[in-house]
Amino acid sequence: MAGEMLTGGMAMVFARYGSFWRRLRGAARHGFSTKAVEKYQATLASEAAQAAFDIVQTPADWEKRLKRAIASSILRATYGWPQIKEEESELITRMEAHIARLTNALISAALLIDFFPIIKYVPTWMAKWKRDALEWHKRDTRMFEGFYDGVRRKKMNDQQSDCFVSTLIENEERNGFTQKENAWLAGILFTAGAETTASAMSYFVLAMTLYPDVMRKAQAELDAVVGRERLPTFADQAQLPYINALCKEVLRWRPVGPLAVPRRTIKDDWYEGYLIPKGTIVIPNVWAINRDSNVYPDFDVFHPERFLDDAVEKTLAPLTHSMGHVTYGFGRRICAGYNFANQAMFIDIATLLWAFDIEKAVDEFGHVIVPSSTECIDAGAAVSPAPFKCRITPRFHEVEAILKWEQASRSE
Ligand code: HEM
Repeated sequence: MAGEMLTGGMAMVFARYGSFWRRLRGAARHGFSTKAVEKYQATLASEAAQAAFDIVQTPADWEKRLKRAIASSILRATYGWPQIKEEESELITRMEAHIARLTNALISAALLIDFFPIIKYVPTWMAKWKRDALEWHKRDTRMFEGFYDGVRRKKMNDQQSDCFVSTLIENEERNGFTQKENAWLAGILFTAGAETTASAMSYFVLAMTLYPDVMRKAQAELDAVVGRERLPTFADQAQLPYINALCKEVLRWRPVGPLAVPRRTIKDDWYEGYLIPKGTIVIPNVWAINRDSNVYPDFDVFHPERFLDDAVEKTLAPLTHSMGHVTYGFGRRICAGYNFANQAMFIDIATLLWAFDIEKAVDEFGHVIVPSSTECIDAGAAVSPAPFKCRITPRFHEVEAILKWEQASRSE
């Protein structure tokens, strides 16, 4: 339903392994390699500063603020748009509605088509679900093609900044995609990247609420390396090993896709004496692999120190691309946006820890509220923590003024 009807076979995440997927993947690799994502660092840093500034104004809305910043970062990197403000979030709502349709298709047991594929041959006039799916595919295609065309028009007038779609346009001939394929390749990045990264950031806030000692240690590192007169930048990253370890631990501790994306074997395979016949759906248990006690002693504890040397990477199974966890998936289908996601998480986490103390909230009777570390919402493209209360306050007097100054200097 998701892979063929709603996305017309164009979405990389659902595309079958083969030459079309390989070409999609090649284009994505080109646009999101370690080197290529460096050009998005300024955007990511300005979005992180904006999110922190917004949180100073209304700390209780931290989740909404982070979500806006991440959505805006991905759309800016993809289409070169200017920052998407809170009041322009109608655009984000349209994109989110597209994701909701896809995820409903993925999780709804009512969609028997995935279990009895023969149903897809029922004539369209007899099946409302099929008419609806094809209609939504048309509408989403119109939306993605509109975004793609907008970049082309601006490019023709020399008004387009560097972005993923402008690279696709430059490589149209070499990649050999149709306009529709290109438009979907770009459009699906938001689908794959926005909710996943935002959920990971919500787990970061939860971890800081539950593990104050970790937060203090990270802040001490920031004070020593960055000081209190400016925001952290990407240039500081190599000097911030504890923050880097903390980012990995957020992804390991609470993987936002605990069962990743199912695969289907394309040939018979043998694993430890068991035959996995061709055509078997295999569901990887990321949650369990990230909690393997041979690799992660005290796996339930949020403990960034485990990543301070390369012991974890050395023990982990191959094909995990030295991530230290398997939250981005495995092998050749590993998340195509992980360089971008890692950068976004680094700068968001460093900026928030530099600016704020994140603590447990207190109720009206003065009782400390301890959020659940396990309750979660499993309703969309990613698992996120159940809503919880925390107290977010600036760490020192000058925070707001520095954030304001950073914003002004970036918009000059
Ligand atoms: C914390 C954030 C993220 C997490 C945890 C995550 C996780 C994943 C996972 C588990 C997969 C499936 C991998 C597999 O089957 O082995 C995947 C695929 C993918 N992700 Fe991400 N992702 C994140 C952010 C992003 C971002 C920011 C982008 C784009 C800008 C992105 C683009 C993609 C794409 C295009 C695929 C499909 C790859 C393919 O099928 O070849 N992801 N991601």
